[in-house]
Amino acid sequence: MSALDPFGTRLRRAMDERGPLCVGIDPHASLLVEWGLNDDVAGLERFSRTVVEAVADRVAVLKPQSAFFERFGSRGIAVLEKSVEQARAAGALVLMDAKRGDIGSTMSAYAETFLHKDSPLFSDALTVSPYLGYGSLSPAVALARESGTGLFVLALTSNPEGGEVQHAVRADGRNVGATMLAHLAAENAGEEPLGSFGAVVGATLGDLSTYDLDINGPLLAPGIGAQGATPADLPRVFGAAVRNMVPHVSRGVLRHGPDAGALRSAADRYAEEIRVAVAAV
Ligand SMILES: O=C(O)c1cc(=O)[nH]c(=O)n1[C@@H]1O[C@H](COP(=O)(O)O)[C@@H](O)[C@H]1O
Repeated sequence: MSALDPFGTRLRRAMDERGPLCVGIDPHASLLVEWGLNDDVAGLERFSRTVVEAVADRVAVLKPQSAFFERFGSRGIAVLEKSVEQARAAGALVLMDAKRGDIGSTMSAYAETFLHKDSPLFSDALTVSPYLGYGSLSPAVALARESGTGLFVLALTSNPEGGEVQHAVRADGRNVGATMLAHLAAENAGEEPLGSFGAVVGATLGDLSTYDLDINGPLLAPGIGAQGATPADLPRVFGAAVRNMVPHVSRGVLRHGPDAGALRSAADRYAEEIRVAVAAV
């Protein structure tokens, strides 16, 4: 169905060429106002276009947060479609942050929405929630394999409430988050240079040495900036797995807008701080 190389291969290449930083496109109403824009579709369009034009040619991944576009209904979705197209055209991989998760047959429709090459919202990867059971994601796994796209599965999220579910201990003594990591390691087994099935692992979580983060797939690390984690925290959180980490920042960069040069500089500063922090590992 697709001439695309597998997502893991494309991501490794992009990270090698551009560094691993993922910048978020999160058009919060408050940011629109701070940027001197109206909280309407025109403001949304301007915000999103500015971020894409400022950084899509230099970061490995752009991650639009779908909720902030869905808020405006069909016209917001149209802006999202355009943003995805512009970002991909500028050479960034697009990770659609829609955190979908449903029973298998409905999951299949979500997968078609974001991972089928003929969909208007076709993206390089999608965030998904495994909390209807990891197996419920299998239609998305299958379509991702077919279309050369990837998934990022919520394993150990950056928010403090996540532990209630993710740290729950199962009958076999393993906790739920660790179980998700194990599923992903199995999905990525034997893939080179990197599997296409990633985990979301918050940069805010402190020492994770009790977890096996060696899933042979990417680890999306949100929580840097507005949620309090810093680039200097990353080696302690990720250890040797830092090589496969995709550090993510939204508001920490976006608050520097609307000036495109200031957005670029903020992204470059994060990229450099991350490079220095992980070089020692
Ligand atoms: O999947 C995500 O992207 C995600 C997972 C997670 O555990 N924590 C988390 O903050 N995110 C997303 O990452 C972004 C973080 O934004 P900032 O806190 O502004 O950098 C938001 O779009 C969140 O929805």
